[in-house]
Amino acid sequence: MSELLGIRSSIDNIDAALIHLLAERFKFTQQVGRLKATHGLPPSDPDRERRQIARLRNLAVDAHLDPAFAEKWFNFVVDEVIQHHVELANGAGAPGTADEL
Ligand SMILES: O=C(O)C(=O)C[C@]1(C(=O)O)C=C[C@@H](O)C=C1
Repeated sequence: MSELLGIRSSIDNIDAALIHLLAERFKFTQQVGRLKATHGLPPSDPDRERRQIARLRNLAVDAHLDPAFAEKWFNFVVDEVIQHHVELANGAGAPGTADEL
């Protein structure tokens, strides 16, 4: 089944790209978390989340991706980000980062 192997190889590349993109995203959200902690801002920003969800749902429709899945993915990631923000505000490093070492 060389066709299956070829397709899986492309899936492997896409999964690797997604991990790198997520790592980059978390680097930036850590910067946001540090700024929020320094300035005493709340960890979550529901207005920003609402705007981003609307934007991502539109992008998903254009890309023929289920918009409900796009929203679920975003909420999953943002829940983790908010957890990191809370830990930074409490003076702890975020889990799984160099801060923890
Ligand atoms: O933009 C912010 O204020 C963030 O903290 C980042 C982020 C996100 O990961 O997109 C996370 C939490 C907020 O509720 C909104 C957005």
